[in-house]
Amino acid sequence: MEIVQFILLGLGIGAIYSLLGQGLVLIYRGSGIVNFAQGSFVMVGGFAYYEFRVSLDWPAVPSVVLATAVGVLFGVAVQYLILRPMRTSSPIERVIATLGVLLTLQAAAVLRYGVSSTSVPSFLPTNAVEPLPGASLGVDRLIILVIGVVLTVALYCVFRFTAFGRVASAMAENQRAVASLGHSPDRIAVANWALAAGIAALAGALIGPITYLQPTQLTLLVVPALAAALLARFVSFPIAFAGALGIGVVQSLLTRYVTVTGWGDSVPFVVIVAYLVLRGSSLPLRSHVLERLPSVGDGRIRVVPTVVVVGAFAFLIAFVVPPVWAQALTVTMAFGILTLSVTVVTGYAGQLSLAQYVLAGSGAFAAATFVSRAGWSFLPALLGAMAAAALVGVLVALPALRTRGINLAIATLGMGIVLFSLVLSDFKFAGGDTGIPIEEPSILGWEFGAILHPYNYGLVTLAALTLSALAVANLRRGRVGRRLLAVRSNERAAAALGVNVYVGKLYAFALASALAALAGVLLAFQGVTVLPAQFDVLTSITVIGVAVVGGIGTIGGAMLAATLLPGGVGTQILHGADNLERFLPLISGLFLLYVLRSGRNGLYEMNAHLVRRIGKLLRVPSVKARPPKARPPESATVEEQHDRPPSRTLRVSDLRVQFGGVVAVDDVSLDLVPGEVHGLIGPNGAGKTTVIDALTGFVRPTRGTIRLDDVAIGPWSARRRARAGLARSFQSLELFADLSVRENLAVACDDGGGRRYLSDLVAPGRIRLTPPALAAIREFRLEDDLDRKPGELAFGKRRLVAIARAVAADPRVLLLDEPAAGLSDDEARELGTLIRTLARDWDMGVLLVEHNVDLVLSTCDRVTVLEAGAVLARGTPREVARDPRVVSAYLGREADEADETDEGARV
Ligand SMILES: Nc1ncnc2c1ncn2[C@@H]1O[C@H](COP(=O)(O)OP(=O)(O)OP(=O)(O)O)[C@@H](O)[C@H]1O
Repeated sequence: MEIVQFILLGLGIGAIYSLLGQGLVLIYRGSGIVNFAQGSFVMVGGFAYYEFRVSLDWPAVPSVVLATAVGVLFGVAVQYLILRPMRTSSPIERVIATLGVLLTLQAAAVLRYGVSSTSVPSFLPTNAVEPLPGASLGVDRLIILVIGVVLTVALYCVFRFTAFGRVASAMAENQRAVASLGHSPDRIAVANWALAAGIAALAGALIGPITYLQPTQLTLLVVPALAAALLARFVSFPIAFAGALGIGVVQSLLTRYVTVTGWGDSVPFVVIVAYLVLRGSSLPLRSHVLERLPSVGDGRIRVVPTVVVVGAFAFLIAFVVPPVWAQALTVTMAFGILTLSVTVVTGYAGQLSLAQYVLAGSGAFAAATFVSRAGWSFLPALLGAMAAAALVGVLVALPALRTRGINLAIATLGMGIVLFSLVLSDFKFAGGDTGIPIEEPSILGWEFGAILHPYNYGLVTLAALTLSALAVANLRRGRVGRRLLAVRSNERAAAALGVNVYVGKLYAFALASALAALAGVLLAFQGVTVLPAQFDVLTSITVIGVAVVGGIGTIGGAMLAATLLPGGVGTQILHGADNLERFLPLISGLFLLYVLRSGRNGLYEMNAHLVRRIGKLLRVPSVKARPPKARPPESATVEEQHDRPPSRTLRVSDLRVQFGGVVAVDDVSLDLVPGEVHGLIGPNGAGKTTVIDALTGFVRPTRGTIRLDDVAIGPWSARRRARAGLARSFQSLELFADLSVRENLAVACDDGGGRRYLSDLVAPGRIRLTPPALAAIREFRLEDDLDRKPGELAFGKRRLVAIARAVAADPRVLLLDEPAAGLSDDEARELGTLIRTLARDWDMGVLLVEHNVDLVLSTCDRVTVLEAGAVLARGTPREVARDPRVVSAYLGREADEADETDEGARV
């Protein structure tokens, strides 16, 4: 019977989660946003109830109603004041805005109610019922469970059977379409936010008496609710409800039957990670929406200003500032290393990690263990801790291999919680409330313990920060940085150029974790013991928040962000201003909302002109590293410049690709022979792009063989095929927007050498374009555009860059997907000549997918015509143009016109 008792208890907990989970689904369905602040709305409801019921001593029922109304008001305010102005921001920025709301409300609640628990009298009956003999359940929990059931049924019915529900559901998919049908997306979003926040606030009023009111605990209630909503893919109310109950029950059973602490809290995330890994895909689908990403710095190191600033800080710390300021500067500098870790993983690699501070904590505990229990000296312990944290970082990164964007943010939050609950809360490893005592650190006999030698400790931290910042700047300028930015910008295009997307992501997490560990060690070793509670999950969220405030893609932004973290310079300044330091978290939260609402890239970039002006006033000479030069040799030809490996033939037979019930490609066979251009034409939806996707490893064929010379490459990944000489262009270009044209080409020709992952941190070197890239630059006349970003070029030029990038990879076989779309007739003709040159002079097999029939007929040696996935006709352009089936199905009058031109148009 005991097990039934714990299942019932679990249902009670799960019912609470379900109220939040339904709110998350509601908001997602109504506005396409995953609201991390849903637990904060519970907190608002709980404390509002407390104010009415306890502070004002009002009766229970009006207090609950008013608390719910307060929740509704908050929901409306958040949607109207924060998210509505961010309509055009990327989904990830809007999610960060909800994190901003979470941080702001959390900070305000701590200011008003402190961090200890506040109790409120219950208004629900607290006696227990015994639904089964020997197993009881509190009536209050039973009522919450019933409310959960009623709510689920009601929401399901509203969204399934009413016009409002149908329109609201369409919102998450396509707000513009909803608007074009005469509905107001704003009003629908506000209604959903109001309802979801109202439900959460009601939940707060209901559960306050059961769980007590404690800001952090209520805020983090969102975590299991996110797990439940994720299981429901943020769309199904019944699945979210069942998932929430399931998580509650499993947690309850684990708490009873597993003696190791932390398993209960970890379960939701084990569920999340397993689900994401199973459901995710290793590369995003073609339909994956690319987001506007925060801009990144150029990583140039201005030598003189760097030396002046570091020297000035060293002087200040060693000779000028009093100990409390030395300590504050030290904290900020250590946090600077932590925010630099965010620059690497989120700024450069584009992976939103909500676990950075917990990773810092794991590093601190590893170092403390090495020092105190294994007797290591400081430096080996520090390096060992960084290596250990890098390994943990790789584990945290595992979900990132198969998921991205918001789901990844949820997964990393989960991994942070698992790490905190299972590792940092483990008494044996982390010492519980007393933590691990540590000794004064020293290097080669030179002591720099923060208590006896605060100035020495400050100088060590300054050195660590300087080295970290230089390494991160070097990373940005080197090949690995380009690979990371390519992955962040477009995983499909990166893989098509042979970039190892997996390794890139794992590396970014590993490096960021090692940096986080360095920060964690420097923060923790300031005291005499390392305490687990120091490294909590909420501060991990704060770290991302302030990193966005500073500017997530720049080193200056990371430095500015660090001043806002607790105990550092920001705290010290506010302390001097009438003891206002307790307002720092609130100020940071408000700053975050301001920065996001303004749509800018953080305070550093917003004030970059000030930095420049100060530089000018001080007349600091700026030694700018000149942009790397890579002038193409005037007279070089491909043959003169390098020995090309032998040409290769791609043979495709009986290729079939199916998406569920849709047969996109049906028994297609074709050969791509060196020196020949093979055209692939057909009406929209005929399966042309799917053929390219299948040949390049982006979709798995259901049947058929693909051979490169004699090797069957069917099981190969997209990257391996690219490395073997298969290059492609994309219909929508998919250039790396943050990289210059030169860097776009460099990604294609950078070698895959693994040692670069370490050497780039020290010596990134200059961009060295390979002979094919240089020849492509000359061939496509891109000399004057090399230092421009793709967004600065005219459309036709961008198309050429996309093809040049594929050519720069020195392919044996080139697959071009609608390269002439949007080009003028003259440009298209020029392109045709170029394509023939590539086939003839570079001895490549080229597949040309095009709608421009003139171009195909005048450029290709052979043509295959597809209709509804199957081959309708094949042959020379002349044969195809005369084929009656092709003429009637596809070419129509165009064939006659083409027939007249095809003789002369070929080179
Ligand atoms: N990931 C996918 N899931 C389901 N169906 C898909 C997927 N990708 C493509 N399809 C379907 O496969 C068919 C072929 O699509 P494909 O994009 O290859 O055609 P296409 O000839 O390149 O068209 P267009 O000329 O418009 O680019 C279409 O019916 C399309 O809807």
